[in-house]
Amino acid sequence: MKHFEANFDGLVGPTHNYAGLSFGNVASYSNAAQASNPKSAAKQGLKKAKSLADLGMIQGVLAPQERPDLYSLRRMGFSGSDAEVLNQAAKHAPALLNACCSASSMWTANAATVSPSADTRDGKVHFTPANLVDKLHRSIEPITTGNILKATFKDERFFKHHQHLPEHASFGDEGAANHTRLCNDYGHSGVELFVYGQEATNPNAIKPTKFPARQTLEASQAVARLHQLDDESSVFIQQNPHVIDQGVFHNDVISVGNQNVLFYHEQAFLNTDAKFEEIRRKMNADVHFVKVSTEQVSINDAVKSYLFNTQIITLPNGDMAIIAPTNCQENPAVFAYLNELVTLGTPIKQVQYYDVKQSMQNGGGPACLRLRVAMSELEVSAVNQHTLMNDALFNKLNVWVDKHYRDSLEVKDLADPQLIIESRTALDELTQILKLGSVYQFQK
Ligand SMILES: NCCC[C@H](NC(=O)CCC(=O)O)C(=O)O
Repeated sequence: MKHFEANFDGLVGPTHNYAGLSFGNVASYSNAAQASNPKSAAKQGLKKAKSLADLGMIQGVLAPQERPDLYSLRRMGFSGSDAEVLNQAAKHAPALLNACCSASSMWTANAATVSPSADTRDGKVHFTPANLVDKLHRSIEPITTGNILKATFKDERFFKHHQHLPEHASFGDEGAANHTRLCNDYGHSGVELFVYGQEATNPNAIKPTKFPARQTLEASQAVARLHQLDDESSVFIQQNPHVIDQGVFHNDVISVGNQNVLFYHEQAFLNTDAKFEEIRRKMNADVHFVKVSTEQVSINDAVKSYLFNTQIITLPNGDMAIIAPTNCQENPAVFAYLNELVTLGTPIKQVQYYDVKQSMQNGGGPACLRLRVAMSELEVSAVNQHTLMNDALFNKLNVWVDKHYRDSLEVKDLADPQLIIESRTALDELTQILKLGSVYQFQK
């Protein structure tokens, strides 16, 4: 049977905005309070997703979340009508209002960790939504994320959904952004590489000093247990705390893997040699470790351009391609490196550039925008087919965006009671387009 790696991109929600919510994420902080363009953000994302479908890849979409999140605001003590809740929050606690309005669920690399059936003891595809406890605005995502994943991967014969990990800093979990699967073929059992930023229960363990390490070893280990992975198919490696302190808030800002390739910056990890040896032994096969040195690309250039937040995909002809943001073309050192990379004799043979600047300004590149799910042909046929990208869905979603999205949004607009009405109308229509059923609280 044929096996594929599908990409499920997060649709950008109608409240896409720049509120500077993510301490440790350089782009989020430096673009705080700029006006965003939700319509163009959504269209940039759709274009990337459609282009991958056109390349012959299996491409899906995941619905965004309902924002403003009035339920969270009510839990925080704001009351009255929806308009009153927004108004009171804007007046007395604007930071809480902003946290409840982010479209951050668009970065589906943080939606969940996924283990394909070839790796798991029960032969099912396992999903654990990320609890995202490190950031208030993201910690309100996991329940709806779970609903959307269940509506997209519904068939219990093939898909197993877990509850997100306990909501405590010891279990900080950011999902697939800190997880890469290496394998020879998508259908063969592989090695799942879990990258953590700190060991929460060991006070003597090394960790960053300036910015938070969002992923803990304890969380990664818990996910591996839930997903029924054997020791022989998992490796835990610590991210270098010095790069976290330079703005590498997730591993997917400094390394990315696909099949038997791990593309990484030489400063990405701690204890690199021993851990790579462990990967080689557990893979029992050749692995291409494609290293980028600091001399070739500095950490600063990697963070600015998102060289490693690229998608490495295997095209139907077997060649690998890098899907990069146009920011990589605009950075001379990174562009020179990528031009050279395709001549080096690694499996990576081409680079394609996409403009996802609306997302980049919040620190989310092409890889942040997608959740990978490796599946067999049979498993693909069990996915909710209405979420899979093709000409018809692309056209429908573009029309839907044109109808409901604004082309400019500022932080001061978040208290506009009209925005929640627009957002709910759009999402209600979306659940019909994608045939998701009732996944949002306002629909229950
Ligand atoms: N994988 C990329 C995630 C980017 C995301 N940015 C944000 O949430 C920024 C939101 C804002 O600042 O408005 C984050 O840091 O988790």
